[in-house]
Amino acid sequence: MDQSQRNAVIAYKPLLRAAAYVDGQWVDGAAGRTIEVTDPFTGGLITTIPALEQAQVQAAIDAAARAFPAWARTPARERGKILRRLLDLIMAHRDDLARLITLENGKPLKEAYGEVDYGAGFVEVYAEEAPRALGEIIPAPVPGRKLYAEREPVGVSVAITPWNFPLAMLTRKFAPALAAGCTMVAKPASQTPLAALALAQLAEEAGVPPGVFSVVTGSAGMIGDLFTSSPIVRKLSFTGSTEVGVKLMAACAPTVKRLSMELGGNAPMLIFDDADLATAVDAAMIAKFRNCGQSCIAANRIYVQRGIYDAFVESFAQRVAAMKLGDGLEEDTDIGPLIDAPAVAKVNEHLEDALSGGGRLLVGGKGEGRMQPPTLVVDVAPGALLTREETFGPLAGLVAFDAYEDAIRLANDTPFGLASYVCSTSPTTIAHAGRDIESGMVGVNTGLISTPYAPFGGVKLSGIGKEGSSHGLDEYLNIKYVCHAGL
Ligand SMILES: NC(=O)C1=CN([C@@H]2O[C@H](COP(=O)(O)OP(=O)(O)OC[C@H]3O[C@@H](n4cnc5c(N)ncnc54)[C@H](OP(=O)(O)O)[C@@H]3O)[C@@H](O)[C@H]2O)C=CC1
Ligand SMILES: O=C(O)[C@H](O)CS(=O)(=O)O
Repeated sequence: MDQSQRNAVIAYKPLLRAAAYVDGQWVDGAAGRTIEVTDPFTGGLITTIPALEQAQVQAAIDAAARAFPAWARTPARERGKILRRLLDLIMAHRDDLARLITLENGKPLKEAYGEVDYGAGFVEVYAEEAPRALGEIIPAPVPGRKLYAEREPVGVSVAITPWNFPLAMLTRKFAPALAAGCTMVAKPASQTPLAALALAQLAEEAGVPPGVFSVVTGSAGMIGDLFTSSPIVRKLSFTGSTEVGVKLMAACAPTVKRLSMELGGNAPMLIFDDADLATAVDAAMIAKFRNCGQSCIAANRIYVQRGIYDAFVESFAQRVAAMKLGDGLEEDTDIGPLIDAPAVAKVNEHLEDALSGGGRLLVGGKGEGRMQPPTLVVDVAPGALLTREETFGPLAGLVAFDAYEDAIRLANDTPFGLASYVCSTSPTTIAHAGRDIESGMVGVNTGLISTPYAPFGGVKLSGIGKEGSSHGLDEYLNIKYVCHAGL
């Protein structure tokens, strides 16, 4: 589409709010400071958002504390009904939310629609889970006593979210927090705040009371310091790099906060000789290129057993070459711009390293600006940079392996353990690999494992805690044991 057509598509943005949301009010920065939000495809300005001052962020935390008692005492079914109303509002605004996500993140519109549905799924799950924070009656060990355990909301929570799924990574925290009876102050990534601010507007419309949910924007360091040091904040949930996650964990230690950490990954994909070729290619395409490869569960390294290697290379190369790089707003775009030029530079670094180590470039190549073509390198050396660090882009590197034991050794040779993928038709291979691979999640004969109905999360340096499913509610609940004697 030409610029005028593109401008017409993005002109209608009813949910675009160029303000932060604090204690039920839309506010500017007290000192008038702002942050630019740009369109990764054109580099042009979409809007500016406030850079809040410290006192404004503190006001959001204080408002969350004031709102907590009444929100915690709100019947869980009522909290669930409010989340259900929010779900209906999200789906009623599906088109506008998807356009906002593509505009600020760059991902193809069809993936942005997928993210809206995925993000809405967390609101649906926790609308249902809200009244299921059940307790227990414990048989008393001695006469005259009644023992019971009940699950209570942790209190004031904060969330810090990344740019790669600007809506879903927030609803994955916001929905269980509010369902459990917690209040929440969220800080979205500065590059992609608009979906979070749109969520705040819809939450307000759905009846979430002032102070229960605020969205603050501004200096990550200042906001992070306030979030981690405040004794009022009892829970911090973070999705982002392990480097930042470790800093946040350490900063939370003095106030002993509850923590949920969804951090970096380095997912291996193991394709065995007995895999169904079409299934393996489909799985690799999704696991590698979903979200333009900007996902912590992306197949960061693809290990292919020698018996199927040549057939897989031929079929996979055809599929990669058929992908379209372009404007995320174009319906037939498969790979949009990456979030920024440094992201492309990182992909180029991994590409050059793979080639210098003996890899062969079959599709794509070096990217420029924010545009990185879908790229395939084969015969990559086992120790290449792309097998050790998150590429976070549309670069697929294939490494050949011989025996099952070699595949498991290579897969586990990383300090990370978020997701992994196994393609095989052997029940024994699948069972053994599912047991032997050190990761929080395993995809078998699929590259798409993300769903709000299952526990998402990693081990080792990939984090702690689970998001999604009933397990995600426990992250925002404490268990209180009551021993009632003299009966
Ligand atoms: N697990 C995941 O889903 C994701 C992992 N990543 C990993 O992180 C790498 C870099 O991406 P990036 O977005 O920079 O990830 P970061 O971890 O740097 O940022 C994620 C979030 O943390 C905030 N943040 C950054 N530094 C601090 C701090 N000191 N205190 C409080 N909050 C902070 C950011 O705010 P701000 O935007 O204002 O800087 C953003 O909201 C990627 O290459 C990838 O490896 C990235 C995104 C998602
Ligand atoms: O599918 C998801 O939930 C995303 O991949 C999450 S993340 O790990 O990329 O942030």
